Amino acid sequence: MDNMTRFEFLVNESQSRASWADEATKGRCAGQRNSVAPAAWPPYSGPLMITGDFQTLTGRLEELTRLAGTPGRLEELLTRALDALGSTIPHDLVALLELEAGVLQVRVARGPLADKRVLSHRLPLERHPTLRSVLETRRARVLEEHHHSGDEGDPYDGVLELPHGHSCMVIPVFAGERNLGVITFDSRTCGLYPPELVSMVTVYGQVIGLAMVTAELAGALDRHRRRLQEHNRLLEDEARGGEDAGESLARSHHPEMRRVVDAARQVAVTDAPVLLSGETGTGKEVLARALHGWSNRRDMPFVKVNCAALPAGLVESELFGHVKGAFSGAVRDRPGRFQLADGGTLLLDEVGDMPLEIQARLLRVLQEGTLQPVGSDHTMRVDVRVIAATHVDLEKAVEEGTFREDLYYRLSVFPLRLPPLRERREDLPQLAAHILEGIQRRTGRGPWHLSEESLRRMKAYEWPGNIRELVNVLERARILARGSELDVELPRVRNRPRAGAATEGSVEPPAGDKLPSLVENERAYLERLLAHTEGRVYGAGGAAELAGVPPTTLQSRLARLGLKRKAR
Ligand SMILES: Nc1ncnc2c1ncn2[C@@H]1O[C@H](COP(=O)(O)OP(=O)(O)OP(=O)(O)O)[C@@H](O)[C@H]1O
Repeated sequence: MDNMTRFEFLVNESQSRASWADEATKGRCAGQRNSVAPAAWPPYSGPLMITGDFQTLTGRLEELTRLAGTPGRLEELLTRALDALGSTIPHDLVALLELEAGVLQVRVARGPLADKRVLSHRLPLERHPTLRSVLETRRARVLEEHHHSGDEGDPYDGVLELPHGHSCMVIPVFAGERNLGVITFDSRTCGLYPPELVSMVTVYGQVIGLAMVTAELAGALDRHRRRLQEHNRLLEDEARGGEDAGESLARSHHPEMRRVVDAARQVAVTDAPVLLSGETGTGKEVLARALHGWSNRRDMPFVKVNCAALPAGLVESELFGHVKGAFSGAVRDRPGRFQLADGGTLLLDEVGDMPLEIQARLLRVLQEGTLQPVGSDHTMRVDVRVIAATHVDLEKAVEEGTFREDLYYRLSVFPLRLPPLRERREDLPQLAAHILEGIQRRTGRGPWHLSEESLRRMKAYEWPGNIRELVNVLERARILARGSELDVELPRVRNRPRAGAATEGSVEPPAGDKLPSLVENERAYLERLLAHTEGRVYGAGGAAELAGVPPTTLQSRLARLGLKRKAR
């Protein structure tokens, strides 16, 4: 080995700071004459002389750099980093303290003095100005006895009894602008860390800082990747759900449903607008997706917009897009749903809730096939097949003046009405089996089947929330199931009145012989529902779940009827 590259830090009596020790109270540093280390300390076997060669130090640095570039668990990485450092620099304790909100907290500790108390040690920077200055100056330094003797004390006071004059070195850990923490080296031997070594180890702190940032970024990337994977899985499920539901639509045993599906298949291959009507949860969106899948546009986008859930001021921009600067907050050009659906299909869900002035613009787009993004002087051509869906009676809305007649005729070129589930009970077994297969695919659990008793109860039930309610009921049953047989529970409050009889949860006609209107019925049902859930709309057992509609739909209906949910 080349002698020029060797170094040697000899720790002898003249260099030692043993004279600082208060022999009467604390004992001296180990390795010195008359050492009186407490009996609890492990036997000390560290060298009094640090010898080595720069090749070894460079090797350590290379090892740390390699670690810094290897994403892995931070704890493991820091442990390996401290071991690599500790194998070069003698110590009784080497610890990495991470800085968080002004407090240094021991994250990893190695060496004979590293015990549980050390691992839970915390040091508020405001009480340790010396440590703070190490971070501020970003230079490693030796802490000498006068640093410990004032109010500040030794960093490990209270958890370790280190002798006066022991060796203590602090290395700042940082990366870029960020101060991440410190590494402390402590040894009960005096004068172990000479200035030459201290100036060399600063760079180790930097490399460990980089390792910490790399691990943090890798962790964030990993979380992001998992979120994306999850999102992808949901999208795939949703897409597959469309195809599968298309299949399940085709398997219906109900004559009216079969007629609807046959007609839908025929119209799918044209570009004619289709108007889907039916109670909430009857599968209008599912049929719209199936229509898209059966059409020649199947490889182009299917885009959905829920007209009831759009904030009033944003409907226009959501549908037709906007240009940069069109309004405050429009920081760049943004395409609307029409542009996103170009070449494909656009589902205008809850079209009956669209504001009148937007209806006029929509009509123009449908007639001319061109649109103008908000704030733009230019018109652009789009090729979009429109499917509209509604659970309200649009003809009545036209009569009441809330829906434009010309738009109604434009949209209802090909109307299809989906029957409610209570009118197609013969489809319950195949629908339930199809939904359960979907849940099995999504969760990797199952298979499940329905008990005889469950099927009997389901066939007797009124299903006010239609297929959405069926999905919720099955989801709940499979969560509670102990084996493969499902026992469904159906809420009593939801049953509809049979002719001439008011059941629990039904809405009784007002006094006199006049029957309540649909709106009166809806209002009474919603008031009762909110009273039942104490105003809670969201979550398990909330009004939206009980009604079998999405919370946003319920919110918009409550707003339309001027009903307020109670503050929680
Ligand atoms: N034929 C079917 N097979 C399996 N699941 C279905 C079927 N039809 C509907 N569903 C499921 O029922 C739920 C409601 O369906 P969808 O959203 O299409 O109803 P909707 O009539 O559009 O409701 P809303 O009027 O509230 O928008 C969804 O979870 C859907 O996957």
